[in-house]
Amino acid sequence: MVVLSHPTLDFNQYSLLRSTCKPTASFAEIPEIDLSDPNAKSNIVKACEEFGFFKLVNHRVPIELMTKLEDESLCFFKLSESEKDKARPPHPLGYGCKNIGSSGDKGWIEYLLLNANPLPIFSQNSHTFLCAAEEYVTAVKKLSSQVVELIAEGLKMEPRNAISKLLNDEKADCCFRVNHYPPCPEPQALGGRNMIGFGEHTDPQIISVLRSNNSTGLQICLRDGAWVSVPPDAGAFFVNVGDALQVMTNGRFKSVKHKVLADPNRERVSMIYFGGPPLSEKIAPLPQLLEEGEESLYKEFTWWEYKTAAYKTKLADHRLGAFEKSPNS
Ligand SMILES: C=C1C[C@]23C[C@@]1(O)CC[C@H]2[C@@]12CC[C@H](O)[C@@](C)(C(=O)O1)[C@H]2[C@@H]3C(=O)O
Ligand SMILES: O=C(O)CCC(=O)C(=O)O
Ligand SMILES: [Fe+2]
Repeated sequence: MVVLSHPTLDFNQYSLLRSTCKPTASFAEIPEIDLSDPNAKSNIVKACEEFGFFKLVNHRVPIELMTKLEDESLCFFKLSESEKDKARPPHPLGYGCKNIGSSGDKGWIEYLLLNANPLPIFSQNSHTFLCAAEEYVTAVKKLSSQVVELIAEGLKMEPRNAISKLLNDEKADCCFRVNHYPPCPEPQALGGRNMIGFGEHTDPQIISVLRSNNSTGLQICLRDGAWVSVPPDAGAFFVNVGDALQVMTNGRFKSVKHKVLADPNRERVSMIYFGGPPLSEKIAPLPQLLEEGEESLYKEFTWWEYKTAAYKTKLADHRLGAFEKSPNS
């Protein structure tokens, strides 16, 4: 097991529950979508409108693909720091530990953040990890495409590949992340509260598809500002609406604020596929979705412009704020 050097940690560094949302955890039901249900498309649209988040079951991605990559990831994270550092190519892609992004965010986490289109090659030793990641990413990419096609159908949009074609473009800017949260042993030092593993944020892309082992920690923020714990389910996927999809639906879907609290007793492993469009793509409300006379709530921008701006922000910042039109403009 990798021990993050906790005796030297300054807990105050870790954006301790610096939450703009109410700190209460409530127990609202997380919407569950059964992909084999004929009503899946309208259920997905409802979940994206109400939560910007849902759990996906009966997705047909074999559990073996997930557990294989989980095992390979744990083998990687068990390597010495110097071995893991070899997978630390230029920022922001590669191995990272405790530092998230480049604006000073910290978390009780180590991770691999990789380009997913295509996956990179970083060393001979990582061969089995990359084979497992390749198989997994191929399956999850297909699933993401299926999900956004159901969204298009549920929104009665033509053509049904209006969103999926962006994710399937050969220049699609998609990334893949494996997060490892070792058990965090000192919650008493925080007055009984858990350490932040990954601080609150929204994902900038169109859609994120997450799978974790059976450890708790993920929380989402509801529209009323209450935080809800998401019960883990290692056989399911969890889907997040990202900022770009919020814009493409002119705010009908909201990107979901979420965070991860480290567990005092169990390690958490999560793998997330972030589906983004090509860098040159204009991010704007889809014309098919605008009602007559309805105007875009957002200024015009490309994914490159948004991503560049987003990567200069801190995790908890409201990144879309700078791209919203002011009420009178
Ligand atoms: C603090 C940051 C980390 C992040 C880039 C950012 O400046 C703001 C967005 C963050 C985020 C959240 C979702 C994904 O995990 C991620 C890879 C992304 O695209 O945006 C991370 C970025 C990161 O870890 O570099
Ligand atoms: O690790 C998790 O469960 C979520 C992480 C996350 O939100 C992210 O990597 O963007
Ligand atoms: Fe996220």
